Amino acid sequence: MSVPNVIVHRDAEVLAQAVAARLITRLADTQAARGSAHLVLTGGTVGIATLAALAGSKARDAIDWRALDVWWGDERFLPAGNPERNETGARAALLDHVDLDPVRVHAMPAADSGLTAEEAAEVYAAELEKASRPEDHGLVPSFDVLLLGMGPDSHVASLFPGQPALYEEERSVVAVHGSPKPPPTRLSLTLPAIKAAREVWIVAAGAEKAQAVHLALSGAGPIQVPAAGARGSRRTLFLLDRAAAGKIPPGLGRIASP
Ligand SMILES: O=C(O)[C@H](O)[C@@H](O)[C@H](O)[C@H](O)COP(=O)(O)O
Repeated sequence: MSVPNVIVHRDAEVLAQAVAARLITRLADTQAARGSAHLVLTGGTVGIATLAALAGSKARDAIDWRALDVWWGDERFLPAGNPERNETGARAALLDHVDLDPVRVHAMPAADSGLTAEEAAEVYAAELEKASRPEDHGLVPSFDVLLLGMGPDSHVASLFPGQPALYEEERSVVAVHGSPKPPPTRLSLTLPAIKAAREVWIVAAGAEKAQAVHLALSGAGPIQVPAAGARGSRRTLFLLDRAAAGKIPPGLGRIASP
């Protein structure tokens, strides 16, 4: 499990642009090396702002969109097309504006699919397993970049402090009920699935996230501080604006923007 690196940007706008630029470089390099890439998206305002910045970048087509597999780290269990679904936000911000192979866009099942949330979690877990290769040694592909937003309570994906989903050690996807962040029913990758990613990037902006960032970087346990358990196998980045970095120990963050 990788030790986190912290990179601090001036504000939320620069953060979104910088994460988009970082994504372009990372995905293009990965595709140059291996011919394809797996990217996991997150919901939330910072996650979607990053996708919008990527859509607006003149360099975006350095990514071979036809050779990109897009997954989600979590989803609100709502009917297809509902504006609150993470997929809906991602399509509006980016996915509907680039030439992706539709077969390689792996949305989590919607609430009007005829599946219960538990069945939907099983369906998505099966899709992940089908995409994993022998060299991945597990139930999910070795995601090249897994994006995570983070709540003020340090939740990531739909893994909320103290909830049963955090204790899951076998399954890759679970149904979440009683989410403190509406809507109450969600689907989420589990920590084992998140930790299968080569790189985990936690993107957070705003002073309300500063305490969660401090806890996530201070050796706290993942049950009470889920972001503390979100680590990539090769690299973990905390990509923050100055406000969200306001409580990290001095010297830990590298200010990337003047
Ligand atoms: O479905 C969701 O809501 C997200 O996946 C969630 O994990 C989000 O990323 C965080 O709550 C941060 O959201 P903000 O960036 O809007 O604070």
